[in-house]
Amino acid sequence: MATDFHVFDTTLRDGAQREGVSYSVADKLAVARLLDEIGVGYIEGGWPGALPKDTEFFARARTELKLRNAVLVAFGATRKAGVRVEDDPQVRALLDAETPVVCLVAKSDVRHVSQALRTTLEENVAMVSDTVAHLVRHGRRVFLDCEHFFDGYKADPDYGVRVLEAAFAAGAEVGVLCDTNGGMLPMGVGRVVADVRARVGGRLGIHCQDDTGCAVANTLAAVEAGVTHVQGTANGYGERAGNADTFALIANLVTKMDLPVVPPGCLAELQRVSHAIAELANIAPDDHQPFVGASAFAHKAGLHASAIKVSPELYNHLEPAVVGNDMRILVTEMAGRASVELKGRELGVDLAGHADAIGRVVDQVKVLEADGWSFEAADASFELLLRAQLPDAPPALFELESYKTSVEHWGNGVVVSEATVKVHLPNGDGTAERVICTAEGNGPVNALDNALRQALVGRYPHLAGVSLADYKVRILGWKGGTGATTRVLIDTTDGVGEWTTVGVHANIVEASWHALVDALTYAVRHRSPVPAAHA
Ligand SMILES: CC(=O)SCCNC(=O)CCNC(=O)[C@H](O)C(C)(C)COP(=O)(O)OP(=O)(O)OC[C@H]1O[C@@H](n2cnc3c(N)ncnc32)[C@H](O)[C@@H]1OP(=O)(O)O
Ligand SMILES: CC(=O)C(=O)O
Repeated sequence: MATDFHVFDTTLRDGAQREGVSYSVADKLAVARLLDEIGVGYIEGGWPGALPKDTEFFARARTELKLRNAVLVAFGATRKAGVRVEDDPQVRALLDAETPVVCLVAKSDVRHVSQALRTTLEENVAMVSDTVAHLVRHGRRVFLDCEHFFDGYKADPDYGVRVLEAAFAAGAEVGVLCDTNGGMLPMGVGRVVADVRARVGGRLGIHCQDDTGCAVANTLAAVEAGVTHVQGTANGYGERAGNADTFALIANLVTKMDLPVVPPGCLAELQRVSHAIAELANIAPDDHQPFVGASAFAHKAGLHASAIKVSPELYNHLEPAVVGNDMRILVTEMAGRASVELKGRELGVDLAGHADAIGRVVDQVKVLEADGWSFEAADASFELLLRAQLPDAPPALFELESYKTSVEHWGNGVVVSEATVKVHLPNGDGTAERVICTAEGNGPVNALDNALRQALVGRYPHLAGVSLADYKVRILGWKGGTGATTRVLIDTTDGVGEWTTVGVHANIVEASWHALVDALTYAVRHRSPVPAAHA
C-alpha cells in the first residue's frame, strides 16, 4: 500500500452538507465503520462545537468506534478575527473532540478575507498561524483546507502561497487546495497545483466540489501534478452538486494510476459499502454511478454482447469483480443473438445447439418491446420466455378458463375487492382438474393474486410461502389513439430470494395478471421449496 498517500473521506462533514441528508449519531458511527472497511486513511467526522450531533459523535466515537485502517479527524475553522486562540470556544471544542488529527478551514482568497471575514490580510494569516500552532502544541496533527484556493489564486496567487507557508511554518502537515465553488476544469487544476508545488515545500492535498461535473477528474489531475492527499465523499454526496466520489477516486487511483492507496482486499468492498452508505443516507443508489452502480457493467447493445461473447475485456474497462460489481447482459429490442446467448449463460440456461430457439427469442423480444414489454428489469419473465422456446419446454401450470374481478364501494366508505379464477390443472395423463377459487383482497390485483394462489397451492404447496414484495405500474402513453398501455412489474419473494416479472396490456388488471402468472410459474419451476428456517 502507498503509505505516503492519504485518502481522506469527508462523507460525515461535507457529505452531510448535501440537501436532504440528516444522519443520526448512530448513522454516523455506522458510516464511519463502513468507510474504515474500504481502507480510507482519514475519516472527517464533523464539526464539534458547531453541531451538537457532531460533538456527541466524537464523544461516542472514543468508546464505540474501533477503526482498523482510518484515523478520525475533527473539522473546524481557524480562530475568529480579533480573538485570542486560547479564548475561542470553537477551537476549544476541536481539542475536546480528542481526535489525533484536526482539519482546519481557512480563507486563502483575498476577496473572502475582506468581504466574508471582514478583516485584514495580515490578521487572516495570523489566524491560520495561531490556530495551527495552538493545536500542534496540544499534540494534534493539523491539515489545513484552503477554501476558494483556486479562485483566489487567479485573483492573487501570492496570497494563497502566503497562507500555505504560514500554515506549514506553524506545523501543519498538509495544505489542501480547495475548489470550493467547484468551477475548475482539470487543465486549470493541474497548472495551479504544479505552480504551487514549485513555490511551496509542504505536502499538498486537493478537495474538489463537483459543480462542473469534473470533481473526480480535477482530483486526478491534481494527483498527476503531485498532490498526495485527496479528499472525497461516499457516492459524491456533498454541498450543491456534491464532491469527488471517494469510490471513483479509490478505484481510479488503484486501477488506472497504479497507486495502491487502500490495503489489499478493500477494493472489492467498494460496491457493498457504497450501497450500504446510500441506505444510511436514505438516498436510492445511483444505478449509473461509475464502478459501483448496478448498471456500471450492464450491456444492452447487441454489438457489445457479440464482442463480449469472445472476450468480456473487449467492452469492459475493468473486471467488475475487482470493485465488487458484476457484469450483466440486458436483453431488449437492442439485443442480438449474442445477447440472448450470454443472458442464457447468466441465467444458467444451456443454449448450445439451439441456434433456432435463440433466433426466435431475439425476434419475439423485438416484437414484444415494440408493444411496450420490457425484459430489462424482469429476468424471471425473460427466463420463462427463453425456456419456452427450447425442445424440453415444460407445459403451462394451468389453462385459464376465465377470471373475474370486482371492486365494491360500500356506503360506509369501505372498499372491497373480490376475484374468482377458473383454471384447469393438467394431471399429466391428458386429463385436467377444473379448479374454481374466489378470494378477497385490498384491491383487484391483490384479490386476483390470492385467488390464483389458492387455486394452485394444493398442487404446489410451497406457493404458500411466496408473496408479492413490490408492484410498479408505468403508463406507456397512447397506443392507436384509443387508450394507454400499462406495464406492470411485480417483485415476488419466497423469503430467500426475489424475482421480477412483467406484464403489459391496455387493461391494468390484465397486465397484472400476466405478471402474476409469470411470478407464480417461476416460483414453481425455479424456486425450490423454502427450507423450514425461512418458512
Ligand atoms: C466550504 C465549507 O463547506 S466549510 C464548512 C461549512 N460548514 C458549515 O457551515 C456547517 C456548520 N456551520 C455552523 O453550524 C455555523 O455556521 C457556525 C456554528 C460554524 C457559525 O455560526 P454563527 O456563529 O451563527 O455564524 P455564521 O454562520 O452566521 O457566520 C460564520 C462566522 O464564521 C466566520 N468565519 C468564516 N470562515 C472562517 C474561518 N475560516 N475562520 C474563522 N472564522 C470564519 C465568519 O466571518 C462569521 O463570523 P461573524 O459571525 O463574526 O460574522
Ligand atoms: C473545505 C471545503 O469543504 C471546501 O472548501 O469546499
